[in-house]
Amino acid sequence: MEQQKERLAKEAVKYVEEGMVVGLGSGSTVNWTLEKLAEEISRGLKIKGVPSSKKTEAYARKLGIPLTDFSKVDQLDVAIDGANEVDENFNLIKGGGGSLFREKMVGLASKNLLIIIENKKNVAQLGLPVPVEVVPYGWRLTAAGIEKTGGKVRIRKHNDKCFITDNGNYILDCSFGNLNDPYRTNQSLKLLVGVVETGLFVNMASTVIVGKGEKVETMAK
Ligand SMILES: O=C[C@H](O)[C@H](O)[C@H](O)COP(=O)(O)O
Repeated sequence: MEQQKERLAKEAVKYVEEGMVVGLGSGSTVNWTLEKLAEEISRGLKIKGVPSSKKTEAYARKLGIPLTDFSKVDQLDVAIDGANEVDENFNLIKGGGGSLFREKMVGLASKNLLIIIENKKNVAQLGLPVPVEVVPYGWRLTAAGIEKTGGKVRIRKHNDKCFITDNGNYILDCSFGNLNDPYRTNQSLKLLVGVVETGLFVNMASTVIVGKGEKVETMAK
């Protein structure tokens, strides 16, 4: 599995060119990309990274990847990120690591959102629980609102305590079963007071690289 992630990372860094501002996603697959990027940087590649989580920021700094302040750039050239599930229309479920809000911002700001996944995450229809970042204040009311839209809600825990995102919020993992219309599910969640952002990335990814055994397959919109 790690070898496959490494292969995906090697393929992903081919999209990074001299002078680019690069969105750095989060998660174990992206960590491999950070390592490959650091290798290219040590060979002379000049880029600036915008991290999508505190973990990614710390790892990128450790590897010596130059970073820039998100507020200082208008647009990113490419963002490389992982996902928990990707459907055949390139809709994504993200947020398994709780970084969905910053990942969505970074993805939105990028000309090309490039997703790297193992084949098992490549599905016909999204169906995993959707991570939803909510403000802690009044979260039970927000959860009740989500249940009214048909979701079964579980608050995410870490070491018996509520998991806290980089933005100081909670994550509610919301099961809806198979999503026939991810756009509508996302829209109805976004209307609820207390919802900061959802892990449904609809119509955002432009390139998906899938690891299949010893090969990688690239699909582009
Ligand atoms: O919040 C976490 C992110 O959305 C990750 O990109 C996603 O969970 C995939 O992570 P991994 O590459 O570790 O499976």
